[in-house]
Amino acid sequence: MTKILTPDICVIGGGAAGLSVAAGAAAFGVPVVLIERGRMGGDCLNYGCVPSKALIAAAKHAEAIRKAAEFGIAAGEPVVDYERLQARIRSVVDGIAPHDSVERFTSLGVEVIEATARFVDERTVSAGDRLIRARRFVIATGSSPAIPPIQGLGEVSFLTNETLFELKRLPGHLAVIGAGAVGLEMAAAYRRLGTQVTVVDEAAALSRQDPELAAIVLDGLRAEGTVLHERTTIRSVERTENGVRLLCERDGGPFRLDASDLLIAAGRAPNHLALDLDAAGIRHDARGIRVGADLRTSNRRVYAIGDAAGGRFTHEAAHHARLVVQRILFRLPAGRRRDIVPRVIFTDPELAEVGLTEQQAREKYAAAETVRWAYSGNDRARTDGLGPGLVKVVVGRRGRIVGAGIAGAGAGEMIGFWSFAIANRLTLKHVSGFVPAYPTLGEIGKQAAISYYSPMARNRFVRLAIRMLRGFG
Ligand SMILES: Cc1cc2nc3c(=O)[nH]c(=O)nc-3n(C[C@H](O)[C@H](O)[C@H](O)COP(=O)(O)OP(=O)(O)OC[C@H]3O[C@@H](n4cnc5c(N)ncnc54)[C@H](O)[C@@H]3O)c2cc1C
Ligand SMILES: NC(=O)c1ccc[n+]([C@@H]2O[C@H](COP(=O)([O-])OP(=O)(O)OC[C@H]3O[C@@H](n4cnc5c(N)ncnc54)[C@H](O)[C@@H]3O)[C@@H](O)[C@H]2O)c1
Repeated sequence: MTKILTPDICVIGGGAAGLSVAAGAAAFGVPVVLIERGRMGGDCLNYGCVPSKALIAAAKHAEAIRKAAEFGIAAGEPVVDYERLQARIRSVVDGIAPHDSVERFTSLGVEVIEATARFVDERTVSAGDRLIRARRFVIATGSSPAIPPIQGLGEVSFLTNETLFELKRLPGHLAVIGAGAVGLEMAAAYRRLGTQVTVVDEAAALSRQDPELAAIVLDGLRAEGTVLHERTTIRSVERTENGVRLLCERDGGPFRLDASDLLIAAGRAPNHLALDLDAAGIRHDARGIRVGADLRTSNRRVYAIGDAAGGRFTHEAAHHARLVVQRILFRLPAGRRRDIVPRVIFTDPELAEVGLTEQQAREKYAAAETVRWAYSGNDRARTDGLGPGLVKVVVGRRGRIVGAGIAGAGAGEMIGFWSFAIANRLTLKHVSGFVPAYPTLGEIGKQAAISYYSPMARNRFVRLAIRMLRGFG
């Protein structure tokens, strides 16, 4: 018999976004029902951030062994035990899984339903043998790998982020479709593990990122042997005896690419088709569910957050979740802020950005300026042999920080500082006055900030003022 539940909040999707809402609301004693059709933890834990970063960590060790001789440590070519490497990735995921589990959420007071949810009408959701009539609904159904319409793709076997981490052997030659975040992170990691890697993109690689910073990352990947075919159309794909063949075209010239394995990393498609959104009057399109700045959908009882609402990152999902909890529980005004959400690609060198890029700032503010400082001017980058890197800080009027971008080691760790600066409307004056420890990469940001004020040291009025002040003894 169908059971009817009437919680305050019904969350659909137990990934980063949905779990954050459920845990946040339950902490205040609010009745919450959470519906998840697959694995608790969603993409980030099971098929995304966590396994990919564990793979990247393994690859980093392989590269460190290769580079050890530069530091006077004798070592040879690393030997990859792929089975153990995969076992470690699984154990990292398993180690985090209890935090996202049905058991933990049940202990927090959340009623978890393991089923597929769909709207029945404007205020009712069906899941398994339950009907849920909640005061508010939060859709957090995430996204899945988008499969491009390439001829022949249906006839070959290919990997996506959902299957890559189950691969039982190290690929001999991995072809990757898509030079975005997933494609380049995985390309770089497999290359370091000894796989031959070729990436094909119909556009420029990292086309959304600042070109000057992207060039540093792409040069680094090429230097390690990843082959990149940019602005290349894949006409068709076919199976071969040893794997797969891509028939490509660039500048009107056709070429063939033979590989043992194929990874599709061509963007994401939101998961909202199973929800029957029309039954609830919720507007949506191919890019996802349409929401306002307050993350509310066209149905006033329903919010959409995370990848389902155009988000791209786990921390962005958490940011959405916090706003929605504030809105539903305390009726506080909520407005998502894209300008403070860092965008990091964990290649090596890493690429991290927040706020406006140099070009976006120029289009927006007549007074936009960019200050930059290279890693080569930083002592820690030299002691640690960190290779090329660059910090760029974009400022508006009176030195107000409106964006920052970093290409180089530790970029992902350092970008949080600039997100904080933008969130708190700080200027370069604030940054030039803070004291980073020596020797750390954090000094690079301070140096960039000081360089903004260095023309002042040559200003004749400033020099005159110094001479006058000297007169006071
Ligand atoms: C390979 C890879 C690496 C990544 N690395 C990073 C990274 O390093 N840092 C970062 O910030 N981001 C990273 N991301 C992005 C990040 O994974 C996503 O932004 C994040 O997972 C979005 O969380 P979400 O809760 O919106 O969606 P999801 O994690 O996709 O969760 C949605 C959940 O909803 C469930 N669901 C869907 N439909 C229904 C339904 N009808 N009924 C019930 N349940 C349903 C799904 O089963 C799923 O569990 C990466 C992504 C990929 C693919
Ligand atoms: N470190 C992180 O935070 C991280 C890591 C991985 C993924 N993610 C997120 O996951 C999402 C998915 O990443 P992604 O790399 O799949 O998407 P993406 O949008 O970053 O890149 C997709 C790339 O595929 C290319 N492409 C699309 N169709 C193609 C075709 N037919 N032929 C050739 N190239 C084609 C596009 O031009 C683009 O460069 C993103 O939102 C990303 O932000 C984040």
